[in-house]
Amino acid sequence: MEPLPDYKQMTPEVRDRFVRLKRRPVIMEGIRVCKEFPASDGPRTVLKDVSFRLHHREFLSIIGPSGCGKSTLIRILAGLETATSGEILLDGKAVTKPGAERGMVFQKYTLFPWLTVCRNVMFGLETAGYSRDGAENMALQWLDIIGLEKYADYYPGQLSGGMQQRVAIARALAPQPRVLLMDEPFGALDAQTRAQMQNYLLEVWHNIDITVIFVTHDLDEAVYLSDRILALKANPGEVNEVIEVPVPRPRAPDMLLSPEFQATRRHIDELINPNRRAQKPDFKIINMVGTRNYL
Ligand SMILES: Nc1ncnc2c1ncn2[C@@H]1O[C@H](COP(=O)(O)OP(=O)(O)OP(=O)(O)O)[C@@H](O)[C@H]1O
Repeated sequence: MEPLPDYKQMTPEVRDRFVRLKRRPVIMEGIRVCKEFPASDGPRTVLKDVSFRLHHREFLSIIGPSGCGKSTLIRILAGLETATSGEILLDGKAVTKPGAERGMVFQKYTLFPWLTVCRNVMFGLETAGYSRDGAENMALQWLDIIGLEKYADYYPGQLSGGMQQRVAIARALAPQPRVLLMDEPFGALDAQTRAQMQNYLLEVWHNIDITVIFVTHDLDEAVYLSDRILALKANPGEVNEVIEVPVPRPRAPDMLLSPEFQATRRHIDELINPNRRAQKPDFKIINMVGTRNYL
């Protein structure tokens, strides 16, 4: 097998893309964000000095070991949680509470089960000040964009998980936020639906003026979707590295096998699981029943 290239190697086209990306205005910025939660033995630092810059129409993923503070960070960006110190700026203004400029999609299906699909999408629009008729027209346009116009009068429970997440994306995007914040949005979907949703999200992102921050556990998902990846380390959650993904756009499923994709994936895996290669699995139960005798 050919050795993998250095994950920092990129074609001149991809390098140019990053030069142009970093020239675009900064939409959202984290400046030395810290978060402490109270614990029985005193305050526990979950996030420490997390700084980043998100440029207009960038797709940034946040990845890191379990419990490193990914969800806490995205909740702070959404204004659902406050930072203990540091600052979040959106278009240069401090974020202190939720606002219409930020749409949010969570892992668990968060549609209102008692409202129809159309009324669910209308909800955010009416909250943003649209009249009922205006909200209905806009919601129907969004259902058309996401290919679910035939389901406008269905209730969420009558839709598959993937369809529900498409409605959740439409609901978040309909009020035209500046930034879409997504916390493991495809984490509850089966592998095939998840792959379809990734392509679907890329298509939506490609076609509308939106900047995305995406939390995931899944390394392939992070590399496949992102321009850059903010890799956190745990205890406390600090920035480990910001990785520029060398895979060209537009992305397509066969790119998962490309050397640059695999090199980036392997590098992130090593960042997140530095001891994995040194660890030997400890199968006590197998040893107990003497399975070794049969190997
Ligand atoms: N409200 C809270 N009060 C106290 N501790 C909290 C609170 N919310 C989160 N934590 C703790 O902060 C740490 C980070 O949690 P968080 O959910 O942000 O991590 P994560 O990286 O998203 O985890 P995972 O990958 O497992 O989803 C965890 O140890 C969690 O127990």
